[in-house]
Amino acid sequence: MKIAVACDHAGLQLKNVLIEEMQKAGHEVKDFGTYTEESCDYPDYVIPTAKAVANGEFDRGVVVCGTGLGVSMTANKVHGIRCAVCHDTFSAKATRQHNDANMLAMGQRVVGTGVALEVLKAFLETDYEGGRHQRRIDKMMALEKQQ
Ligand SMILES: O=C(CO)[C@H](O)[C@H](O)[C@H](O)COP(=O)(O)O
Repeated sequence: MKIAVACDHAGLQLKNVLIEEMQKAGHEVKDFGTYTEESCDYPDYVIPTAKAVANGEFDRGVVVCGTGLGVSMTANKVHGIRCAVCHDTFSAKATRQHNDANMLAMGQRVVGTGVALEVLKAFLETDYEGGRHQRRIDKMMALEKQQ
């Protein structure tokens, strides 16, 4: 898969571990930054990442900050994005199966590397189930046209 990634200063170390793992698994990864631990503003990196996923340039996006919250809120402002904060594998699987999430957010200050890698694997390897879930996603995404 083609995967777009980004982080802020508080997610840099975990992002780098996730990138290495995705590359090892054969994915093509583009890192949209940030590249240092100097304090920065996550929207500057997450907005271009989410836009690149929404326009189809990338299959999935993975974003990391201290908690996963700021980066997910930002990504979800971009039309076409369904970004889920997941710190457990059950949620990571469910958000793929039920929500067809196209972006994953995690928090380096919340989750350890071992769990984060399992969450990433679940997110990347789980397929969307369709069926009844599509009706719900259609209703969710229709909001983007109304507002
Ligand atoms: O947006 C966040 C909070 O939900 C992220 O965790 C940020 O990484 C965090 O706010 C950064 O905080 P800092 O005090 O500027 O390092």
